Amino acid sequence: MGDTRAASGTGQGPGLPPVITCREPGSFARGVMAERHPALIEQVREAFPYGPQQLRALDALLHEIAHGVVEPLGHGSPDRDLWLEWGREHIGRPWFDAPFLWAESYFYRRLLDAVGYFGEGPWQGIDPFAPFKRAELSGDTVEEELRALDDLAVVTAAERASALLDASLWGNRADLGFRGPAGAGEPASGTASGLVADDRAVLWGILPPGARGTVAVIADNTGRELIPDLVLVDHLLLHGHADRVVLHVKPGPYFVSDAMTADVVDCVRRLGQAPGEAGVIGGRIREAMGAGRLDLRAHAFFCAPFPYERMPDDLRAELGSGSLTILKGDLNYRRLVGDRLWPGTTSFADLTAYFPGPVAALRTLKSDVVVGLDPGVLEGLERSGRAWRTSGTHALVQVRP
Ligand SMILES: O=P(O)(O)OC[C@@]1(O)O[C@H](CO)[C@@H](O)[C@@H]1O
Repeated sequence: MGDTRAASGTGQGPGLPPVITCREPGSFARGVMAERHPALIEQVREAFPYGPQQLRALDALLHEIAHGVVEPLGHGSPDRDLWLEWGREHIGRPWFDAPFLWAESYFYRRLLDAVGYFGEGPWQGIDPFAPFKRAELSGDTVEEELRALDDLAVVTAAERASALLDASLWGNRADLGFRGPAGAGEPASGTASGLVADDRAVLWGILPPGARGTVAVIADNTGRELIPDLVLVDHLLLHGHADRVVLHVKPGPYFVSDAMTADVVDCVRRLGQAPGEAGVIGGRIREAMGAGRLDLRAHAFFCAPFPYERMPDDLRAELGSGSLTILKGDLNYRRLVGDRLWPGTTSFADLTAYFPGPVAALRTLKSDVVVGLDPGVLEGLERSGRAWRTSGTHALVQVRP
């Protein structure tokens, strides 16, 4: 294990590549902070008939990001002291100077503060992203994707496993906060399949049929991502790749479309109400939940602004006791390897050696961070001149046994 260990913290360290901030003009991170977040505030503002208090707070947040310094949470916030501690180095300074991971996390926490999600009152517990999630779930694309499951009922278990892994992987592209640049929808270049790394053989080696251990799935987005995740989980249970799956979701709204318990409920219901194979799968998932073979967890750490290297002991023990942890999505990847400008060929195994037990990342590339690439693959991608790191056109399956 090289000195890349302990590298994924938020601080700077000797010999470590820089932590990503929003400071760099033209960078992806800056675009998120300067364009995506303000646009999101506008969308949330439009989606709800908020009162003057919420509208004022949203406008103030908009202004603060562009012109002010990072302010603390309101006095009534239950976790105000916690965030004062976590933001010691960033509160009172420009948003653009903070580490990208911290700033994004805190932005979502502040948005919840602005709309009164945790406050006493009528807006308590109202998910500001629910209208977007609901629209996606009832849309034609989900309908078509559910219908396509009928075709998989007739293929071999191994073919089905691989197709479901792909569906779960590329489902990560459907992120409601993600708006790629023009061209993001074109076929991937640089590699034939769009996969920049593909360790699926290692994954299935850890989880052969009949392996019967516990698999943890750290979920990312709801809707078009969570549905294929649940279908994959059903397959793992049905074919004995696992005899129990723990699905980790967020304890509250986060990064627009991140799944929380209410979203799992909606997705399971959506599956269960569908005709054909999707409905059968939905019924099995419900049964598995009832029998404790599919368990839900919503640990507070999943909304904390830290890399997984800082995960608390209870989570570490839980993940360490299973046969594999599958992490979904871009943010989980950034938290897994550290949100730094790593050279693309840095060893994935070294960076994740701290993780308690075998770990797999299934992620479409939607931010600058990527490691574990073969030098030839990296060279080809760089030569393509495309925004392959951030446009969601490429994906990876990386596994550390
Ligand atoms: O974790 P996900 O859902 O795959 O992706 C989340 C994400 O694409 O959204 C951000 C932009 O808002 C990126 O910085 C981030 O990594």
